[in-house]
Amino acid sequence: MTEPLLTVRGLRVVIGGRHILHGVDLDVAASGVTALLGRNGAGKTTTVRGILGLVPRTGSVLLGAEETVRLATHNLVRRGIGYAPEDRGVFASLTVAENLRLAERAGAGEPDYPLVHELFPELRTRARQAAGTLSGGQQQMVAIARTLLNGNRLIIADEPTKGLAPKVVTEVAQVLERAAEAVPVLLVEQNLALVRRLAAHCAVLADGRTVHRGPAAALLADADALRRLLGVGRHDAGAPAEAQPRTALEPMAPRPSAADEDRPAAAGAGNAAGTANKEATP
Ligand SMILES: Nc1ncnc2c1ncn2[C@@H]1O[C@H](COP(=O)(O)OP(=O)(O)OP(=O)(O)O)[C@@H](O)[C@H]1O
Repeated sequence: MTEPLLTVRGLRVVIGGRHILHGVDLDVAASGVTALLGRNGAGKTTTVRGILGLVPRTGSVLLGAEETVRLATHNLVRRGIGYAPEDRGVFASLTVAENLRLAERAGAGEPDYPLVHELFPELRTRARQAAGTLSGGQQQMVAIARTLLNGNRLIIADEPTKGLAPKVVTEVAQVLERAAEAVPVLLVEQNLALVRRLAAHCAVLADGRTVHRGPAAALLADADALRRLLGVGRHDAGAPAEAQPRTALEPMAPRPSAADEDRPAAAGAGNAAGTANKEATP
């Protein structure tokens, strides 16, 4: 990797006296997609929340050359970190246009609607549609588009394919691919097929520590490492979701679930996570 955009070293998080992260090291490349992997509960979301200042943290988080570990979330947002949270944080009762407008940030210059509409023309044609009636993939498009509006330097997407049907996972992959052409992306993901398609670099967490860093393709080709670090074999990485071990990563498209493609977002999506989103998005 050439000079990373984000350099995390020895990131520690303690919540309620419990040590959640014991020293996470992570380099996010200055272009393309860097994947953050790990089994359930490994500390991926907490790492993202630590980077964003949404939980108390120590260690070092360099954005470019600037140390940011003591900055508050709003200052990190101002420095250009966009966040698409796990639940997407889309306001179901508002239109697509209103959801985007909410993400506009004062002082960030003219919102980059030309970029958003160039990447996602559908958001223009669906501008007046209530976001709650969008498919899961389209809602993810809104969530990512919001991070692109304000000229951000980095997008963090937390498990954008979680709970989506296979067809929608493919749509989201395209969304992320397009977004990463414009801005580097840190992608928290359990779907190894998606990681294979999108990510050049990766880091793997286990029990709140980094246990592997390097090129994504090398990890995905290393059956022993996949088994040891993630609990899946190389063949699992291309296997259908039903074939995957329950405790391991989701290697291919996740099973359709309640959050499936045609299901509207929960009314009042602007609750707890939405609030975090409001703090950290765009
Ligand atoms: N606010 C909190 N209070 C107490 N424990 C927490 C809190 N947030 C996270 N944890 C714990 O920290 C560990 C790491 O959680 P985290 O959500 O970061 O993992 P993850 O790798 O993102 O998992 P998943 O893939 O299941 O989303 C888990 O054991 C979780 O229960």
